[in-house]
Amino acid sequence: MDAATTSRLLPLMKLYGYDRSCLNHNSSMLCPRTRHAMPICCHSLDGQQSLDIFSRKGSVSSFDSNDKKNSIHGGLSLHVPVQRRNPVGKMFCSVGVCPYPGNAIESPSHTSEEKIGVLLLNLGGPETLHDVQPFLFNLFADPDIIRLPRLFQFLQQPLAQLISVLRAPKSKEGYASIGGGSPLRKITDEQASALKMALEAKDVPANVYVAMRYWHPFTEEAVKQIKRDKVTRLVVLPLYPQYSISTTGSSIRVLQSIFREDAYLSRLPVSIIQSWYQREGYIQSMADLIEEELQMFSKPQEAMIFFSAHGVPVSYVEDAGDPYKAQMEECIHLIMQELKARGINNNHTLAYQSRVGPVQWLKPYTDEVLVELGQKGVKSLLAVPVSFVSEHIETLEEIDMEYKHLALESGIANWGRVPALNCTSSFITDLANAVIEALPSATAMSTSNTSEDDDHDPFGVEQGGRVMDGIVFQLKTSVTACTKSA
Ligand SMILES: C=CC1=C(C)c2cc3[nH]c(cc4nc(cc5[nH]c(cc1n2)c(C)c5CCC(=O)O)C(CCC(=O)O)=C4C)c(C)c3C=C
Ligand SMILES: [Fe+2]
Repeated sequence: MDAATTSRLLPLMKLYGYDRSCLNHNSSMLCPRTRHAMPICCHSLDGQQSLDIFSRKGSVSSFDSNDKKNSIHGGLSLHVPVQRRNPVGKMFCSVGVCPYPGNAIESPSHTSEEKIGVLLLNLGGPETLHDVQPFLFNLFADPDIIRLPRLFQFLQQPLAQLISVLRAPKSKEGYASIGGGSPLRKITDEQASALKMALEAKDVPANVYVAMRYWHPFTEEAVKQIKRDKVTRLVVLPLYPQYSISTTGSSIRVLQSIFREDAYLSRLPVSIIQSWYQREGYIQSMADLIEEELQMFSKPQEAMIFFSAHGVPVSYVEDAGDPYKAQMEECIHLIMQELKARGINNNHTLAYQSRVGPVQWLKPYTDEVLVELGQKGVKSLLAVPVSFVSEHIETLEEIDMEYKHLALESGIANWGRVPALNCTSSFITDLANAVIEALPSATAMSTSNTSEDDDHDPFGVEQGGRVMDGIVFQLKTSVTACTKSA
């Protein structure tokens, strides 16, 4: 890196907690944990390079939402995604490996007034059996869950009413068997508190908010609180490691529509972390849980590691380009590589669970594979839920009860299940690192003082491009699943 470039970057680096010692002369950063020299860049979905923070042409003021010249169009280099696989999970390093001093978060327009917010996105679940049918209505009324052709969209709500009423008895039975409601709100609140503490421990004081898509606290409630608290910089962190149109995509679409309508929110600098399954901290935390749970078997090396991911309809992947399947497969690959590096060479497989309705879902289906494995003589199996980071109905009821029963019936004698990450401290620490790494890329939806002028959109979704939202996000959004943790 030449002297001119370095001097242009220094104010920016200082602002985000770097000093010269973070750079070596190859424009790389020395990662303290891994001792690898890493390129300084952030990556989005699938390891696609979305933003090289040090290739910004702007300086500190590029984060100033009132400065049009330095908005994303002028100040950031956005790349058409290039597949940059991260086969060992150790090849990328992000801007967040150096400490981020909270009191240093200043910009010319926000000196020492910076109030950081982190918004956790999650699905939500019914808290009582009484909530089940209205929760299901909200879920099926989501055009990212039941995707109707434009011509038939007027049927969305009546259809949601019908399906929710028909589905409610089965769902209620499931929720009744796990104590009468979903544990999701409680666990997500605990994760929010733990994340707040982890950020504080890294000198990044922040408020952490929870926005559920289909039940309380709804996105609107969280956003109201963010406004009340006068947050000046926001990181949006979906609690789904992998991106799907039906989960992260849906939540971000709602958020975007709320922000669009609001003058304050549309000028709030926002970073969206779209997926983070490649992060080393996450991969290691998953590997830790698997390693620990394998020890419960009398012959640990003989247990099949059975990854079970929540499914999506095949059309999401094949017609709408949902990256979910590809990300899931890469995620499993990374976890298995980490296990191999620890000397764990068990057989493994991936299957998809929780299908609903008559359409084709991603295959192979978990229930079918369990039966086949039993027939093939597999005697020990460790189930690993992998698409979600909290215990919920699909771990507690579907895996622990239905699938366990099926597996035992099919001849699999020894059954184990890896717990969800919940508040595992290495995992929460890694989320805190992800937040810190994302802070510098916060940009506002509108760069003008009038809310009508939204010439830049950090949410990156084209108006009217609903079905392809997930894809448009990938191409346009500047934020980032950074793959390295401090
Ligand atoms: C990555 C996680 C999830 C994906 C992908 C997903 C897609 C998806 N889900 C449905 C239908 C239902 N999901 C339900 C509950 C539910 N789903 C997830 C996660 C993903 N869903 C969670 C975390 C929960 C909440 C669990 C809780 O504890 O409350 C339900 C309700 C439960 C039930 O009746 O089975 C339904 C229905 C579809 C149609 C879909 C993709 C299009
Ligand atoms: Fe679901």
